[in-house]
Amino acid sequence: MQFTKMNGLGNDFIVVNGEKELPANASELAVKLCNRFFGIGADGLVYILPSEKADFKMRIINSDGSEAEQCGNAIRCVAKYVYDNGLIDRTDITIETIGAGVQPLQLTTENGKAALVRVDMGAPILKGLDVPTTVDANPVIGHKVEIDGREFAFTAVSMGNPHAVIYVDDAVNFDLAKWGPKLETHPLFPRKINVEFARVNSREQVDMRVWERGAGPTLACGTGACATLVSSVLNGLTDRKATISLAGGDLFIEWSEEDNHVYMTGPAEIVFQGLL
Ligand SMILES: N[C@H](CCC[C@H](N)C(=O)O)C(=O)O
Repeated sequence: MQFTKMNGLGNDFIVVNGEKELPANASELAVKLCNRFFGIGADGLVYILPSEKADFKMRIINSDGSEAEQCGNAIRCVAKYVYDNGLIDRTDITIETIGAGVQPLQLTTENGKAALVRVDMGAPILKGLDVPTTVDANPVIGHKVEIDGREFAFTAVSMGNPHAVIYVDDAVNFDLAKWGPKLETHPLFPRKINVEFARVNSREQVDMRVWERGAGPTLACGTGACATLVSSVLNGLTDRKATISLAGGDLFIEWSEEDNHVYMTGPAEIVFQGLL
């Protein structure tokens, strides 16, 4: 099996093209191949598949074997993969995901290779029960939850996959390992949840660190950056366009007033190709 190792701001993936549909053993394969000591090492395993509605379809399996509905950094990697490998000769393409349907993307190129990718991530889902959470509110803003004596207030946003955004004084040094897993698996979240810890520095810039559902601490999370921007607008903390600064680098996120869609712009990188 040929694979390509890629990343979006250090959120890294094993990308596989050529299957007609998701292999039955995709979950076990993801656990094995994503292992950073006994496998290739990655946050997820990504399949590029045929689509009847878009140019391509993407399915993403987290390193714990769970399938996610959507993945912002991975969809930029898929767009770069198909362009750089000549599977498409346009810079305007569409990729279908389970969580957000057909997503238009625009590539900018450097020396004939895709450099930046701007993705229409669709409209955020804000109804608490649809994120899903067990909180029957629309939207869920600043909902309190106590864990081991510490109180957190989260805002819930789905980009096709679920997110809880929590504002803290120091996001950069936040103890993800201590609090991430307990929030990820809290009973408030029926399908578990990605947790973003954010510090708003201005109306145009937010520091964010993420504990991802099914993958743990990653260097970046595209859908998490989108959820953080949406949450920050809902909480009156930022404008509708802002830079979300993650451990692996910056993503530029816009929440359009015209179409209510969230647009994410960021890089994607091919590191190496391999054979299994
Ligand atoms: N762990 C996430 C999927 C990957 C999302 C993230 N890597 C991104 O870039 O959006 C989930 O289970 O919802």
